[in-house]
Amino acid sequence: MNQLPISVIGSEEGAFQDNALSTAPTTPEGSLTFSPVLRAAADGPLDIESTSLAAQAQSSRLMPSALFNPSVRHVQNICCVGAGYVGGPTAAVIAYQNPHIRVTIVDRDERRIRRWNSKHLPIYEPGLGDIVRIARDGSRECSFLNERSSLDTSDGLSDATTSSSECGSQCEGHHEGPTIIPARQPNLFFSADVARCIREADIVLVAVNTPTKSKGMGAGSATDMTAFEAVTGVVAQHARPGAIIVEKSTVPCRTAQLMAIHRPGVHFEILSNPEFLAAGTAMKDLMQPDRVLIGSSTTPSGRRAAEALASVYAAWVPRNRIITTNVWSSELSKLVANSMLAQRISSINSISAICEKTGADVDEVAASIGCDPRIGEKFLKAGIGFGGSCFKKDILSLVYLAESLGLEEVGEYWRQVVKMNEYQRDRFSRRVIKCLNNTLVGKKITLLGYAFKANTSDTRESPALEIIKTLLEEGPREIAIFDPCCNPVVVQDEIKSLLKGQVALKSDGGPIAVYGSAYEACASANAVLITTEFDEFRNTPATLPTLSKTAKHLDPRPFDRLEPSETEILSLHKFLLRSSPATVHAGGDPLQRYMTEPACAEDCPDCGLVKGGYSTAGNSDDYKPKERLDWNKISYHLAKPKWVFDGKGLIDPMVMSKLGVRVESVGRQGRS
Ligand SMILES: NC(=O)c1ccc[n+]([C@@H]2O[C@H](COP(=O)([O-])OP(=O)(O)OC[C@H]3O[C@@H](n4cnc5c(N)ncnc54)[C@H](O)[C@@H]3O)[C@@H](O)[C@H]2O)c1
Ligand SMILES: O=c1ccn([C@@H]2O[C@H](COP(=O)(O)OP(=O)(O)O[C@H]3O[C@H](CO)[C@@H](O)[C@H](O)[C@H]3O)[C@@H](O)[C@H]2O)c(=O)[nH]1
Repeated sequence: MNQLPISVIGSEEGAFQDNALSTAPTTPEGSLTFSPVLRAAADGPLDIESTSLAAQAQSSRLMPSALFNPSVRHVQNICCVGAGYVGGPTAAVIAYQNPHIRVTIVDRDERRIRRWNSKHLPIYEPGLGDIVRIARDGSRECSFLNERSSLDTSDGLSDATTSSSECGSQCEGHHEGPTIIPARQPNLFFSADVARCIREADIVLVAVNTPTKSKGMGAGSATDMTAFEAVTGVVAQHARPGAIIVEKSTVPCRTAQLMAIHRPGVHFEILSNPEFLAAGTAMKDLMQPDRVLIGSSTTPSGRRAAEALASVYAAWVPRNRIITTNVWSSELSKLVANSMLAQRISSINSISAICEKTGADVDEVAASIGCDPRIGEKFLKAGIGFGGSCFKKDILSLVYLAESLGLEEVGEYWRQVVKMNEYQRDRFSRRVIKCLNNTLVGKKITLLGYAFKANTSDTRESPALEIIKTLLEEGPREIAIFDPCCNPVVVQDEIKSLLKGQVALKSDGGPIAVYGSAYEACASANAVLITTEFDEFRNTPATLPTLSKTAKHLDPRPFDRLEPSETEILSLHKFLLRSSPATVHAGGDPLQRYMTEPACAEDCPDCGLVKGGYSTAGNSDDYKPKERLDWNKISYHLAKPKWVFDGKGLIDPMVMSKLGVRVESVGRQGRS
C-alpha cells in the first residue's frame, strides 16, 4: 500500500507560503527509485484508493482556470532550469509577455548560456530572435500611427503617415497623433548560477532533458530521470519556502507525487505544465497555444499554485484556453498527445506501403479521408517516418508505463507505432538500394535535409541519420549532405560523435561530406534523396500572394487600445518587415525599438562561423521568402540515370520526368 505522508506547511515566510494544511504530494518515504513506474511495478497495480491523493483523483477536473479562486499573490520572479529547445523559447515568451516579472533561464551548460547572452542564439527557431531582443536587451520608446496602411505603398512606416483610418473615433486606440510604445527595461536573464537563481524564484520551471534510459532497468523504454532528479535536488536545497515547482519537462505519470523535493518543515507545491510546442513553429505555438495545461493537487494550496501559474499565462493566453486537471492527468496527457500524433503518422505510412503495391496515391488517400472532420487533415503526411527528440521516447515511456502496470497488450499496441516507423524508414533505404541495382559501390548519394523536420536546426533522432547508417554499409563513394537550417560544421561534429568508431567523414578518409550549397552537394550524384520537408526542395513554383494584397490583409492596425499589447506590437513588427523587405536588411527593426545587441568578445567562436558564411541564429532572415531550388540546374549535373527519391512528398514526378529524372516517391508506385 502506498501510504503518502501528509505534508505540513513550514513556518518560514515565503512568497507563496500557504497557511493551510495540505495533502499535496511532497516527499515520498524511504529511498525511492526515481521511476514512478518502477515503483508502481514493485508495489503492484496503482492503488489510488490507498493514497492520500484519492480524493484528488476522484474530483479530477478539466476546467478553464477562470473558475479558480482569483485571490492569488503576485508572481515577481521566475526561474527556468534548462536553456534548451523548450526552456529557452518558453521562458523568453513568458518574459516578453510579462515585463513586470523577472525571468531567469539557467543551465549548467555555460557555453549555451554564453550564446543566449550573445547575438548567436544557441537554437534556431523562426521569430525567437525578435522576442529575445526585446525581453533580454530592453527596448527604446517608439511610435507609430494607429491606422491601416494604404494599398498603394508597401512601406509600412511611411504609409502610416498617409493612410486613412477605418476605425473612426469609436475605438479607444483612435486618437490624434502617433501611438507611443514606452521603453522597456530588460527582464529576461540567462545565467549558469543555478542555485542562486532558484533561491530567488517564486516559480521554478524545470525544463531539462528526459531522454529514454540507455542502460539498466527499463533501458530502451523507461524515461531517464537523471537530469530531472538532479535539478529537484538543487530545488529542494535552495528554493524559497512556498515556491512553486513546475514540471515543464515531459515526465512519466506520477512523477510529481514521487519528486524528491524535500526539506523538513518546508512545503513546495508541485504543478505539471507540459509543453506542446513543436520545433520550427515554437514561437507561434507559444504565442497562440491551443491550450495551456496545468495539473495541480486539488488542495486549496494546490489550486492557488495553479492559479498563480495561470495568471502568468493569462498575460497573453485567453483564460478559456488555460485548462486545469489533476497532476496525473496532466502528466499522462502529454505522453498520450504525442503517442496519438505519432500513431496517425504510422497509420498513414502503413497505408503508403499498400499504395506502392496497388497504384493508389497516398496523398490522394490522405486528402480524401482528411475531409472527414472526424478524422481531420493534419498529421497525415506519409514519408520516411517521424523523427525528433519527443515522439519515440514518449511512446516508449507510455509503453513502459503500460507494461509496468501489467497491461502487456496495451504496451504492445503502442510499441507497434514505433515498429511501423522503423519499418517505413528502412523500407525507403531498401528501395533506394534496390533501384540502384543493389550496389552503391563507387556511387555518390546526396541527402537533401538532415534536420528531423523543416525550419529547425534540431537533428535529434533524425531519420536522415539512420538512412545514412544503412547506406554506409553499402560502401558508397560519397554520401553528400545539405541542410538549409543546419550549420555544416555542427553536422560534421555530430556525425563524428554519433558514428564513433567508424571512419565516416571525408576529412578522416570516409565517404560523408557536408555541404553549404545544395548545388554542390548534388553535383554528379547518382541519386538525390529528399529527407526533410523543407519547402525550398519542392519543384513546383511557390504561390505567393501579391505583396500589396498581403500588406493590406495583414496590417493589424488599427489597434483598439491606446496601449497595444506586446502581441499586437509584434504583429505590427512582422507586418512591417514582410511588407517592406528593405527593413529586413536594415537590422530587421522597422519600429526602431531594438537596443544594440550585446557585443561579442574578440575571440568569439560563433563570430568566426558567421564570417565563414554560416548563420548561427535565425532572426531577420525569417521574413525573407525562401527560394526554391532550381531543379533544372540540379538535374543537369546529375549522373545518369538520374534518380530522385522523394521521402517527403515534395516533388511532382511529371515535372521531373520532363527533365529526364526518375522519381520514386513514398506512397506511389515506382520502378522498384
Ligand atoms: N524539444 C521539444 O520540441 C519539446 C517539446 C515539448 C516538450 N519537450 C520536453 O521538454 C524537456 C526539455 O527538452 P529540450 O528539447 O528543451 O531539451 P534540451 O536538451 O534542448 O535542453 C535541456 C537543457 O537542460 C540542461 N540541464 C540538464 N541537466 C541540468 C541540470 N542539472 N542543471 C541545469 N541544467 C541542466 C541541459 O544542459 C540542456 O541545455 C524534455 O522533457 C522534452 O521531452 C521538448
Ligand atoms: O504528417 C506528418 C507530420 C509530421 N511528420 C514527422 O513527424 C515528426 C515530428 O513532427 P512534429 O510533431 O511537427 O514536430 P515535433 O517538434 O517533434 O513536435 C512534437 O513533439 C513535441 C515534443 O513533445 C510536442 O510538444 C509537439 O506537440 C509534437 O507535435 C517530424 O519528423 C515530421 O517530419 C510526418 O512524417 N508526417
